Amino acid sequence: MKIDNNFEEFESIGNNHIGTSESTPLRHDAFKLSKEEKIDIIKDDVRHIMETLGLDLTDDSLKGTPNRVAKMFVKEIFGGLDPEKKPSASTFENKYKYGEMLVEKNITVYSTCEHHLLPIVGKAHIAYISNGTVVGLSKMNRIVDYFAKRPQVQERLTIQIVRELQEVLNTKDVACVIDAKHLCVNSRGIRDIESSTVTSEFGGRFKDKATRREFLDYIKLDTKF
Ligand SMILES: Nc1nc2c(ncn2[C@@H]2O[C@H](COP(=O)(O)OP(=O)(O)OP(=O)(O)O)[C@@H](O)[C@H]2O)c(=O)[nH]1
Ligand SMILES: [Zn+2]
Repeated sequence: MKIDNNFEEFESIGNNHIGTSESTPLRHDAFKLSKEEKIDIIKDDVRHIMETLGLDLTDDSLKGTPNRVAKMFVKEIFGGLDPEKKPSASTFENKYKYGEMLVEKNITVYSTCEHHLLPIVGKAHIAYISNGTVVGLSKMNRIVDYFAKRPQVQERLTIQIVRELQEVLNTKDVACVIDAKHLCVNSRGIRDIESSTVTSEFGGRFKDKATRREFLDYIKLDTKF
């Protein structure tokens, strides 16, 4: 059985899947499990990994690790797999008739690479041009955080943020640039500590060269991590 994570609005850009294919039967139907049940199951899985690595689970410092990791997965770093955690973005009428682009820059991104389950750390920069609706500034940071708290690839994260804001603001005129470090590149494998990854999605008027240029000039990618 294949279970998508009920993010049908993102069908065309790839969902965050739970389960993979007909040929990979799931041990659990994730959507029928409570948070506590998930934590119990993951706790056992982490304990098995640690035992297989030869770690002493009676050690004071290690005995709480399976539970800590399980709680961290379910409630923190993968908390964005729970659709109920989706931030409700308060919107307002653009009474001030502000017609220029609004840029929310240097939004901190903490995500997790879905290939290695290692951290992705960086900055997201968002811009939109109001179509009559204005969104609370902090809601943009919250939307970034919600989609970041999943096993991710940076490309999908970038597009999900833009699609969500396009829906909230009822306009195509939304753009997002993310500059982030992948610890799977920086700390293992090729171990290139200097490199970072830049992704972008430009909707509506941000496809125009001048509008895109203005946004990029505001954010001047000198990202400090
Ligand atoms: N496109 C994309 N690739 C990513 C992202 N995060 C990690 N990766 C890459 O996913 C790839 C997985 O490649 P594999 O060859 O299966 O994994 P690996 O053997 O551990 O590869 P190395 O990291 O090169 O050691 C790696 O090249 C990662 O750098 C991402 O957000 N987007
Ligand atoms: Zn990775």
